[in-house]
Amino acid sequence: MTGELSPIDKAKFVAAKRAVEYVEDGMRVGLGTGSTAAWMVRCLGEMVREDGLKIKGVPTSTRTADLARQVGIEVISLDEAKWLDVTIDGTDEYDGNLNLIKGGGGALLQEKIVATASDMMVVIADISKRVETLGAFPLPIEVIPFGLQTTQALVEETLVSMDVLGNNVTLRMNGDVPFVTDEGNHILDLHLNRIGNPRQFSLVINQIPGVVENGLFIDICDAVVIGYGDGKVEVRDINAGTVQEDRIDFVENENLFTDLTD
Ligand SMILES: O=C(CO)[C@H](O)[C@H](O)COP(=O)(O)O
Repeated sequence: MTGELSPIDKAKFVAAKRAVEYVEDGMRVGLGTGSTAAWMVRCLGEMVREDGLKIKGVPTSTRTADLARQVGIEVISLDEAKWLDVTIDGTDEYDGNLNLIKGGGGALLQEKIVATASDMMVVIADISKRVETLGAFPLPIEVIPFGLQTTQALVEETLVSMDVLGNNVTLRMNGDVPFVTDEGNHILDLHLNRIGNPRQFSLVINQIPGVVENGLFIDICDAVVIGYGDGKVEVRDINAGTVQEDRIDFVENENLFTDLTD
């Protein structure tokens, strides 16, 4: 079955497979959203079913909640968990300080709340997500439906006043209608090209009335696990200041691939 996976899917899979090594029996685990995080949920599901791992999962979207239940993970709410041992999630970009842009899948609000409520956030990614400076990926911001156009205009004015390189703001669509998040909000995508001072930028954007949260994750991520299509994984831990290399054996994981491609 491995032959059916593209190199990028293999990279996502090996990152996920290595990252679930952070999860131990009895842990409360934040479950991210997106195609990379879905591999992690499947890997955890296999550990629950095959190895008897006992965990409680807090999903960051209805999509992830559905998948987690489907693969056998017990799902609880964040308020039930109160605090999490680890959250594993994908990203749209990460830089050398492990600051992130997230929200490409529209789940940034729950993702940020869950990651912030965790002792540790582990990001899983393929190397295409690595950037020198954040901002090539459009920065998603979640805005409430009330006064949407007014909020968008305020965001545009703010970008002009901050003198950022790009100031094109688009409303994310789902076909002919605005995309709606799990919280019933909308997403504005900010096409900025480059965010020179992401910490400052995040603070300023969140000051605008109508903006609920933005997709910049500053000082939240502790480690990134980077997967490659040949099975190599690299683990960069920002706190320990270490980079470890590892390898995931595809043959050993053939059952999981069969599950995943069914
Ligand atoms: O932030 C996210 C969802 O809101 C995702 O983690 C991000 O978009 C990466 O997704 P993928 O793993 O599919 O590339």
